[in-house]
Amino acid sequence: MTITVEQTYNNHINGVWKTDSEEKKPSINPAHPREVVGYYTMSESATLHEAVEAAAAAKREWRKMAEPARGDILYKAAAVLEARVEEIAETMTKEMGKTLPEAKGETMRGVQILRYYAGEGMRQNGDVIPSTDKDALMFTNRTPLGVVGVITPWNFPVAIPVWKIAPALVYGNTVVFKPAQEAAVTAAKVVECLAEAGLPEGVLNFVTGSGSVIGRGLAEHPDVNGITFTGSEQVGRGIGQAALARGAKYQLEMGGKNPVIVTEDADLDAAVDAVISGGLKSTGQKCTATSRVIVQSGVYEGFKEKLLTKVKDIKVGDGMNKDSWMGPCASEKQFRSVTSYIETGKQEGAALLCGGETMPEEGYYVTPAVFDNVDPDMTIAREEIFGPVLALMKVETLEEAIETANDTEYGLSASIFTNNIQESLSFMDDIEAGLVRINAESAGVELQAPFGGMKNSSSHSREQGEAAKEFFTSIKTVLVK
Ligand SMILES: NC(=O)C1=CN([C@@H]2O[C@H](COP(=O)(O)OP(=O)(O)OC[C@H]3O[C@@H](n4cnc5c(N)ncnc54)[C@H](OP(=O)(O)O)[C@@H]3O)[C@@H](O)[C@H]2O)C=CC1
Ligand SMILES: CCCCCC(=O)O
Repeated sequence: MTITVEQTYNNHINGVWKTDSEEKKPSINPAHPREVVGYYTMSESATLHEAVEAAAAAKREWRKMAEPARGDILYKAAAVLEARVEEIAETMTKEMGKTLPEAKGETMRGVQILRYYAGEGMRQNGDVIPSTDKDALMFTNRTPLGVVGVITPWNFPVAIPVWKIAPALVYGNTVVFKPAQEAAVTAAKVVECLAEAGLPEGVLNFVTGSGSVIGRGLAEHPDVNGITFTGSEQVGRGIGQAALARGAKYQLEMGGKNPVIVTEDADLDAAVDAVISGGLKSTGQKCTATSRVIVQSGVYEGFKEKLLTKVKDIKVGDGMNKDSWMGPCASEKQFRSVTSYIETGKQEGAALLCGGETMPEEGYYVTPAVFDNVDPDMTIAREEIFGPVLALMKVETLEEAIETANDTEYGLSASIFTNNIQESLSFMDDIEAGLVRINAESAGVELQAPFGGMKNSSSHSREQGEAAKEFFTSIKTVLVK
């Protein structure tokens, strides 16, 4: 395997892009599995330790920097990232399959997130609280955690790392960042933008490698004060247990099995468009993606017919091709997982109405699949598939619909389509989800609002917007006499 220097993306530790002798691994294009997008380092534990020590050494000076000055660096990073949107979006599409328009939109979202948190550098971070002692002044002040480990998945390779790293930095933490292997090259380019903006040495460190070595190492490292993770429930639980065992703060955003309820009062065309967008954009690889479609019997057949007509029209292909509406699964591992779930759905008696076809000779493509007659206890109704698979479920009443929607271990996002205000209010009140959407798709969260789930979708903190401050800082209550 001849590795060219320009294709190699190294770790970034203490302000230096490290050239090292550690093993390099190719990141491949899921639309053309013989194409190498770039090579990244399969780092060893010693490298992680070096990165954590650099972050620990930098934390005091970074904490002492004026918060507006920290914000200014994020404004510069936003400008650098914006100047590279086309290049980084293309890298994202080639590395994990998301269509180019989606990749550009996500990269611009990263720019906006950087600007949002840059502005946080000028906003208040405490309150004056009246003391019972008339001669005393009591107020709160926030202080950073110290060194924060950032562990991210492959499905939003710019937005998720940025919505963790930007608040971590502006609130005064130093960072060690470990991206998913399937998105290591895209992640390296995001770090390039932040480094170019002028972060002091050791403030942001970047280490690629396997989750079981680098990710686990971050969760267990005694000098890492906080861990923010987004990924699968299984991995998240392990990280949370490791952090808890040593008293570190942790934040976990995990899986989803997101429902859309379509009532007899729904605009069926709007509901169809939202289910397609929410369930199939990004090849269904969003934690907020629609996977269960719960339809009242009176409109079930009409909705199903409209849905199938549009789903069958979806163009699947290389995300770089402007005619492609949906790209491939992000990796061979994801492709095998999705096709396995489709087989399980058929074996358990659900009716595959369309889709599920593959073109393995070309790439990790799966045509969007729609299952009918799905029972709540079928595997495809209970487990997160993280692919282009929709499960149609029929109910008689709104109460039954909400009960079915809540019948899951997850609670991330949930939508309802109805023009009946009472149904909307009942849904808003009774649905067990962190993201509640009325006449809107289950995906498409906004950066300025709290983001996170209930039940097994989350460790119950919230990311994004002002909510991020709660995780990345600790509150000091100060009394002065
Ligand atoms: N709730 C939310 O906001 C979101 C949730 N997700 C969830 O993420 C999953 C898909 O993303 P995916 O990347 O496959 O998720 P994974 O959980 O497999 O991986 C997420 C990250 O954790 C790392 N990791 C793997 N094993 C360990 C370990 N033992 N200790 C520490 N870190 C580890 C991975 O590294 P490596 O790449 O080396 O394996 C990767 O960087 C889906 O379940 C989806 O629901 C995705 C996006 C958003
Ligand atoms: C981590 C998942 C992000 C979801 C982004 C969206 O729904 O647009």
